[in-house]
Amino acid sequence: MAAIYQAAYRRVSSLICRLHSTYVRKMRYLNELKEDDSLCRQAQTSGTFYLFHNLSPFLQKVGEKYFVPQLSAAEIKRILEKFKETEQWIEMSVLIGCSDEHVPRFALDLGALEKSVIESELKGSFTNLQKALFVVDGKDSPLLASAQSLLQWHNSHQYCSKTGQPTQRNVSGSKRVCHASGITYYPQMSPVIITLVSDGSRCLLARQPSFPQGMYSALSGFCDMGENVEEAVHREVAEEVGLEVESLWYSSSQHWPFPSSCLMIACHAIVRAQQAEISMNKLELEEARWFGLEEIVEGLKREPRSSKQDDGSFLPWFPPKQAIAHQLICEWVKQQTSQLA
Ligand SMILES: NC(=O)C1=CN([C@@H]2O[C@H](COP(=O)(O)OP(=O)(O)OC[C@H]3O[C@@H](n4cnc5c(N)ncnc54)[C@H](O)[C@@H]3O)[C@@H](O)[C@H]2O)C=CC1
Ligand SMILES: [Mg+2]
Repeated sequence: MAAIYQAAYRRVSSLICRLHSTYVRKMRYLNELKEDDSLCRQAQTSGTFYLFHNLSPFLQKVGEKYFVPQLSAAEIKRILEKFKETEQWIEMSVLIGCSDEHVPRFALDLGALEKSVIESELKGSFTNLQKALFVVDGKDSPLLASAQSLLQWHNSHQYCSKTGQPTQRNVSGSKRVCHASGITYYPQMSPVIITLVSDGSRCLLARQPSFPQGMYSALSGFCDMGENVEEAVHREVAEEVGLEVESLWYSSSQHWPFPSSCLMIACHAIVRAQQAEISMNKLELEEARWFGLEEIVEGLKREPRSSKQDDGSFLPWFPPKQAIAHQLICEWVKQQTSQLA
């Protein structure tokens, strides 16, 4: 019996090892592409491309489903020829990843070319990112989000903030340099904490005035300079709803492209049930209130479309599964249900 277990263990270990080495090799290759301009230039000729137009990704619709097509360098050249443009455009692409087989992936923004011509040529449409993220397959949305963020960062870092001189990018697009000052700029993300506050039996959700009607989410806020995650959670909860966090724990994180490249750091926090009276900051929030388990479970089932009632009011609904707020809410439901069992 022990021999059978040992053989099974060896098979599982060797499988993990093989998976691991695929991953390690892929990351090493990507890192080489980032650093080595000539290798990356060569990779552009064999890579695949995600297209954008003024930061809106190109999607194709087949039936009810939306796809994010990967175009070859030859297809890109064909489109550019239509516009009598040279293939030098390809150099404006940014490296966003590669397949397990080391086929590099790039994102390219053709915003200076006529949108409708590309759309009819490639039979699809450039779609606002806010919509695109929620209609494409779950595995594609992080890729679209990071590609768009990197393109957006290049757009807004064309000049050195010290000398005002133009900055030059490397081939992969992983950095920009000002040759006058010697400053190297790297793509930036802003750390944001998102916290689901609970008093043990209820959880606290809030609405910002900009949210769609009926939608409630967990509390969020940008980290201040010098702050750690714990301090940011304590401060944001105090600022926004006037409560003191007693304990907190990390859940997970997510890159979020709105308004521009946030690193969402998601936490659960506990406040004392005896000190759970909300004092809402009206400058930031429109509403903040406690929700019981039943109301949360009902809200999770509700579609935004079905939340409007005959009298014009809206029943609560929560962010979709692509948003980390959704995951926090689901984790809280799990905790509560296991406590009740
Ligand atoms: N993925 C998800 O599940 C969720 C994501 N979010 C994202 O979190 C972000 C931050 O949440 P808020 O509650 O709005 O933050 P917040 O509570 O810190 O308030 C936003 C205000 O903070 C200031 N601010 C400070 N540093 C800033 C920076 N680096 N960039 C922009 N503004 C800065 C601005 O005055 C801004 O109006 C939002 O942009 C939102 O898109 C929010 C909730 C859920
Ligand atoms: Mg906030």
